[in-house]
Amino acid sequence: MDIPELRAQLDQVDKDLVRLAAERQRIVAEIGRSKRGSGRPLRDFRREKEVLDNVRGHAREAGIDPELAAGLMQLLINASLTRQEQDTVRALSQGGGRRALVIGGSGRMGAWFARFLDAQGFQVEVADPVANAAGFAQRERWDEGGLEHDLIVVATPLRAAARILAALAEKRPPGIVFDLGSIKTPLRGSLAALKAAGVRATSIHPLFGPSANVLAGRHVVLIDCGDRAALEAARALFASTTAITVEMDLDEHDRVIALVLGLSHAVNIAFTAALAGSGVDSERLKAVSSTTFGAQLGIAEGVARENPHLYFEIQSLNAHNGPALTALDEAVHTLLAAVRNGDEDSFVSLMQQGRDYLHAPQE
Ligand SMILES: O=C(O)C(=O)C[C@]1(C(=O)O)C=C[C@@H](O)C=C1
Repeated sequence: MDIPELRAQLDQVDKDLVRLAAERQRIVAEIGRSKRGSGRPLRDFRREKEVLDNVRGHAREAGIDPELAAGLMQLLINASLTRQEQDTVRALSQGGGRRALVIGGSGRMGAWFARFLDAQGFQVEVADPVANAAGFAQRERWDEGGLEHDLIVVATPLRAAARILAALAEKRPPGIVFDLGSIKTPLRGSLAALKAAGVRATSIHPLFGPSANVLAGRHVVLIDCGDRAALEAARALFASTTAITVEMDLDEHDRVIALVLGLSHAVNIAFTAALAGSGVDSERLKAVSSTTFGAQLGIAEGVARENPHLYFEIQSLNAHNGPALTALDEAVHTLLAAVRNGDEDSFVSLMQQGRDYLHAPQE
C-alpha cells in the first residue's frame, strides 16, 4: 500500500477515535447527572485508577505501550471532569439571579471569576475602566453607582485591592465582600477595617490561573476575617466544583505562599535568566533537551509568560519572601562551593537532605 492509501486509513481511524471520545463524553455527562441526583461527589479517584489500570491491561493485550494508553485515558478523564463540573455548576445555579459586582472584572483573574459566577446564575456586573470581553453589564469606576450587590469580588492588583477594600469599609455595602489577592499581609488593615465596619467580609486565594477550566485537584484558600458566614458563603461558590478548599489564617497563608509561589517563581526566573545569560540559543538547547530540562523549561516558559507586575507584587509585598529567597541563595552557594571545592560529601548531603524532605527514595 502506498502512503496516500495508508494515510486515508489513518484518517478513518482518527475519525473513529474522535467519535468514540464523543460517545464517552456523552456517557460521562449522564453519569454526572446521576451523581448530581444522588448527591454523590463528582470525582471518584478509585474509579479513575480502575479505568487507568483497565486500559493499561488492554494496551498490553494489544501490544502497545501501556503508558500511551494511560496517557490518552488521563486526557479523557480530565475532559470528563471538566464536562461534569461545568454541567454541575450550571445545574445547581447557586447564584439564582443574585447580583455580583466584580471589581477588576476585565483583568484575567477577574474575568475568570465573572464567568464563573455567571455560570452559577449570578447577575454579573463588572467594574473596570477596560471593557470586558464577555459582554457583562459594566461601569468604569466601582464607586460610581449602587453597591447593593449580594456579592462584591475585588479582583484588582494588590495595592488597588487594599485601597478599594478600605473604601468599601467606609461605604458599608450589605453584601458579602472578598478579595482574590495572592498575598494577604498588604490587605490586613483593610480587611480589619471591613470587619470593624460590620461588613460581611472574607478573603480567598484561588491557587490557579485564569486558564483553568476544570478545578479538579485545584486548591482555593479561604481566610477567616472574623465572619464565618461570609467565609462559608465563599466556600459555597466552589461546592459544585471539584476544587479543594483549604482554610488557613492570614499569617500562615503568606508564610506558605512565600514558598509555594514566591520560591517557585524565583527559581524559574533565575533559571531562565541563567539560560539567557549563557549565550546559547534556546532553540539549540531545546534540540538536545533531556527529560529534566524539558520539564523544567516547560514550567519556566509558563512563568516567563506571566504578568511581571503581578509577579513583582508576589515577590516584594510578602514579608516572608525574604527568608525564602535567602534560603535559595544559601542553597546555591552551598552547591557552588561543593562543586568548586570538589567536595562530593557536601554535594551528596545536599541531595540527601532534599530526598529526606520530600520522602523520595533514591532510584
Ligand atoms: O465513572 C465515573 O464515576 C465517572 O464520572 C467517569 C470518570 C471517567 O472519565 O472515567 C470521570 C470522573 C471520575 O472521577 C471517574 C471516572
